Amino acid sequence: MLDWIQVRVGSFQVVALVTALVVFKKILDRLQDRLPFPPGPKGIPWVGNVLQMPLDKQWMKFADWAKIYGPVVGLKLFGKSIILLDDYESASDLLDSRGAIYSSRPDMPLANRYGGFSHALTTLPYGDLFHLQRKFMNRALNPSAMNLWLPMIAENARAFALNVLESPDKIRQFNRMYAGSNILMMAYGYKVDSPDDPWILRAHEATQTIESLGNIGAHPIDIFPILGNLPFRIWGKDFLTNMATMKRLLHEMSWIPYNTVKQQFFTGSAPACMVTSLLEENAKGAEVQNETSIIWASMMAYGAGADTTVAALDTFIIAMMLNPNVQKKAQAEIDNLLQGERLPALEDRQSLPYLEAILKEVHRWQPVAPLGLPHAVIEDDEYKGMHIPAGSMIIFNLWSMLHNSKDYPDPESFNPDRYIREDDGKITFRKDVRDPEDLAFGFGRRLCPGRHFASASLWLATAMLLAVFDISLPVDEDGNPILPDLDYENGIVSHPKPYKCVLKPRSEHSVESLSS
Ligand code: HEM
Repeated sequence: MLDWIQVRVGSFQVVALVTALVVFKKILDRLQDRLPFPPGPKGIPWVGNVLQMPLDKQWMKFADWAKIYGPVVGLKLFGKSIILLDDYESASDLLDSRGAIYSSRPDMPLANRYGGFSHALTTLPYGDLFHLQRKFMNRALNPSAMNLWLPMIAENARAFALNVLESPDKIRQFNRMYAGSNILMMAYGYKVDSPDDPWILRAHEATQTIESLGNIGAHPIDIFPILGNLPFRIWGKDFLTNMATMKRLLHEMSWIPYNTVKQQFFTGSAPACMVTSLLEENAKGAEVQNETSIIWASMMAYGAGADTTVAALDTFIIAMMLNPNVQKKAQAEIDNLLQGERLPALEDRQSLPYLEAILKEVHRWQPVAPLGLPHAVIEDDEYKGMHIPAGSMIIFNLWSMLHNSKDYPDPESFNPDRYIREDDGKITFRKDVRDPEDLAFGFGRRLCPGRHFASASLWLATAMLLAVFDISLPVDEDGNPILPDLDYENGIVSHPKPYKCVLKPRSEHSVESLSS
């Protein structure tokens, strides 16, 4: 009897507890529902902010909105939520600290379902495939794995400077060749001998085709996926052609290099590279496990890594033309260390802090990816009294974070000195100025896996250029300097418009060291 009563009381308690929990959860949900969506420009019913979305230099408009509504701005596009993060604090709070729920990517049906991107790491949602490809990337690009690639990058930097010496007016092509050679060698052991290499040209064409499709994620098909069922010709002939070209190029970029290495692997002649080591781990007899992920992880190293490095190096050259004093100070630092006896090597990096400050300023002054890549949040969340709905697209405005005058006074000027203190000629880095490299490569679990590779490639090329050349502005027939256009192109990766520059060897000795 007593037992029965105890069971009854026990069950009653369990039922009461469960009921209380359900009610509590409902109250919490209600409260969360009642939390306001982040403030933002008032849209129109159903359509939301569609008509206010800027088509050009979105980062500028987003920064203007943040000045009005605060660092976390909410937008709606036909009911879809977009959250703009305008300061480092909110980006780091959400994307770093709450990375477990803020590390997905928005669904982009146009690129993923119809454009051939479905296995690309850059667009993969948070999940098993994402983890697998990140693991593949990190294995090839982590700081200690970098030791494998550094001699090759150093050799390519020297070849880059030699090419520029012979044809200085082709520096932009050689820049593309340099960035591409480094990554193709790392990923596939493929050696590039000319700026017209078919692998380089194909990748360049693919990038341009992708950019020509406009803001990825903002096409009507991305907003109403059902529209993808309509015949594609309704979007125009150019769209049709670009989509077909993009799909073809992506397929070629991923399969041709991979198949070349795979064949070499099975005949015992594969070069040491990312794909070879992934094949070593994943080949079981003639079968290759996780083959699609191997193909896409290696391809995305090129897809995401080449164009970004090119843009940063172009910005460096432009900054040096426009700021001769900065250039002279960096050259003096190099000359002081090397005494004209040899060319710079990566071992010198610690000893050249001013060059380091220049690279920080390159990342800040004209950020390569002004809006990074959008993340997506997979659960409802609450931040500083605001409700962030599950599925929201999260855009972090790197341009704005790197151009705010509180952190970086006079943000439009190129000023590496902002990061350093100088005492008796000894340079130390200021701890009170945020390092742009902490932002420029993104956040949390989607942080750029190629950042160490990019950093080494940029350092070696810039040190080499400064050691060997004086970089200056070209002049017109009347002797007036021809200034580069600082109105950068629109795009996920923002490039400067075509520019001209003059590169003159600084001394016979540096030219000799380059050729020897
Ligand atoms: C100056 C050079 C570079 C810059 C400024 C840069 C910047 C970025 C940024 C902002 C992101 C987005 C991060 C996020 O979503 O939070 C990203 C992602 C990525 N980057 Fe880089 N990157 C550079 C070079 C490279 C290189 C050299 C590689 C490869 C060798 C690379 C591979 C990738 C990949 C695969 C992703 C996608 C990661 C993911 O979705 O999980 N990047 N990068």
